[in-house]
Amino acid sequence: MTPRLILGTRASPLALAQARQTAAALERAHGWVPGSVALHEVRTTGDRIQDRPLAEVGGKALWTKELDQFLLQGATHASVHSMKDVESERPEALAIAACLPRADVRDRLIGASSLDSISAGATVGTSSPRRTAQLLRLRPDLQATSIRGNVATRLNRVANGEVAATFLAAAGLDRLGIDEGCPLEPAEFLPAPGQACIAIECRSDDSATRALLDAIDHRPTHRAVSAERAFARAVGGSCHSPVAALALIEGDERLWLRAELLSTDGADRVAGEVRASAGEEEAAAQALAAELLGRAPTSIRMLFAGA
Ligand SMILES: NCc1[nH]cc(CCC(=O)O)c1CC(=O)O
Repeated sequence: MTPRLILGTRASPLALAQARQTAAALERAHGWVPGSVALHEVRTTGDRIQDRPLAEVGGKALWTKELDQFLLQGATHASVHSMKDVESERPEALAIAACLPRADVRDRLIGASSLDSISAGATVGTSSPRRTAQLLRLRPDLQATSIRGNVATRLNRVANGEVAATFLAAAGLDRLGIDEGCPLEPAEFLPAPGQACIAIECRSDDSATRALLDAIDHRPTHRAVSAERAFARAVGGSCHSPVAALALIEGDERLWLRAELLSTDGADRVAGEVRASAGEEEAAAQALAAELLGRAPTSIRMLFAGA
């Protein structure tokens, strides 16, 4: 059967689960028989480099570059991404055409029932500057050590005692059917911009694919993550910059954006929030970014470029 649509995806178990979910949503929305949407597995730089923290590897687009190449060459119609892993600045030639309904936005703590109950001085595995800073802010006695690898690998590192605990996104665990860990509420542990959102990107000039993807776009999710990404763009961080942002659409359709910036060691933190009506989200996100950078100490401001 000639596929109606070819989706580019990374080949990790989580990426494949997300790509299958996207394919099924498209087949359902368009009344296509199962199998009409094909997957094209792509190995990215981020997948290839497993022995170093990615913040150290540097460079942008570690999870997207190779997927973008297939897309721009016309080998695929669209790429399926974890929105969290997509840089906030994207090439003009590409457009985020759809977001699937957002899953559980929280991080889960694996290996302990709460942050307070981790043994004093213990080592927690995470390679995320955000999670490291948020952890050390609340528990400065702990050690953070970098761990890489897919979800199963990270769970194993806790199970075999290499680290006392780690963090994983609830969304990823749920998509893999893994019922582990204790959720951390956003008020205490604000997630990454775009967390728990599956984003589908295509060529900006491919109006046929854009129309097909529009049918599965979940507008409230798209609106929320766009605001989070506008904030991330405006603060101008890199992969070293501890930044968290979460937007929710409230009952009155207004958007509520919370965000925080931290110093690397979590000793300093600036946090704030803003509400915005439809059409005002981007300006509100930029204003919040300017406000937080304006009152951030040097330890934070030096990690961001948007001041
Ligand atoms: N950085 C890897 C990554 N990218 C997206 C998810 C989880 C799924 C999501 O947030 O949509 C994960 C794993 C994790 O942080 O636990």
